[in-house]
Amino acid sequence: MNDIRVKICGLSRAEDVAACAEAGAAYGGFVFFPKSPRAVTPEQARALALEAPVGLAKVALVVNADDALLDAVTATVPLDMLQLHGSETPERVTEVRARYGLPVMKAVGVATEDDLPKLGLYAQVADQLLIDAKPAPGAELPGGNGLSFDWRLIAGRRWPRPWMLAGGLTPENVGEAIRMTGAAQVDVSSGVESAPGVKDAGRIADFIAAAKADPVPRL
Ligand SMILES: O=C(O)c1ccccc1N[C@@H]1O[C@H](COP(=O)(O)O)[C@@H](O)[C@H]1O
Repeated sequence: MNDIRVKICGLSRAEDVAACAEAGAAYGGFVFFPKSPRAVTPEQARALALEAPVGLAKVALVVNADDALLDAVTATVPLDMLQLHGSETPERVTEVRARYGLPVMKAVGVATEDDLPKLGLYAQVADQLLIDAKPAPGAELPGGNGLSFDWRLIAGRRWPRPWMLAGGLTPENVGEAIRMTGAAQVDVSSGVESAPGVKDAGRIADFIAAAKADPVPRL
C-alpha cells in the first residue's frame, strides 16, 4: 500500500462522510455552488463536518465566491482548507488566504499545453494546486463533470507546491492516472457516484483501494 492521499468531493449525507472515514480518505469536500447537484448549505455542511473524524480534512469548494458567501461558510463550518474552483485571479487567491487564514487550493483547468503556465503562476500564491480537466465551453459546472484530460501533458512535471490530480477519475482508471502522472494526491467526485450527486460507498472504497494499491513512481 502506498501513501497516496485521496479527496472525495461533493459529500452531502452523513453516510458519505462515514464511507470516506471508513475507507481512509484524507480529505472530504463540500460544494457551495448552487448549480451543482452536490451543493450543500453552510448549515448542512456544518452538521456533516461535525461528524467527520479528526483525520479527515474538511474542504469547502467555492466558485468565484464573494466575501459574503465565504464569510458565511467559514463562520459556520469547521474547515481545514478552501478550494477555489472558478476563474479567481492570483490576487484574489492572495486576498482569500489573508482574509480567512485557511490554506487555499486553486483549481486550474487543463486541456492543452497552453494551460500549463497557469499552474506555475498559481503555485506562487496558493498553498496547493488542483489540476482538473478544463470544462467544455458553455458547461454549467466548472468541475465535477467526469471529464479527464490527457495525463501525458503533466507526466514528469513538478511544481513547488503540493498538487492533486482531478477530472474524470474512477476506481477503474485512478491507478493508471497515478502511474502516468506521479500524483501523490487525487480528487474525485462523479466517479464515485451512482447518480449525479449521490455518492456510492462501494465505489468510494474501491477508488481509495485502487489509488493506494500500487507503489507510486515519484517522477
Ligand atoms: O463536484 C462538483 O459539483 C463541482 C462543481 C463545481 C466546481 C467543481 C466541482 N467539483 C470538482 O471537480 C473535480 C472533478 O470532478 P469529477 O471527478 O470529474 O466529477 C472534483 O474532484 C471536484 O473537486
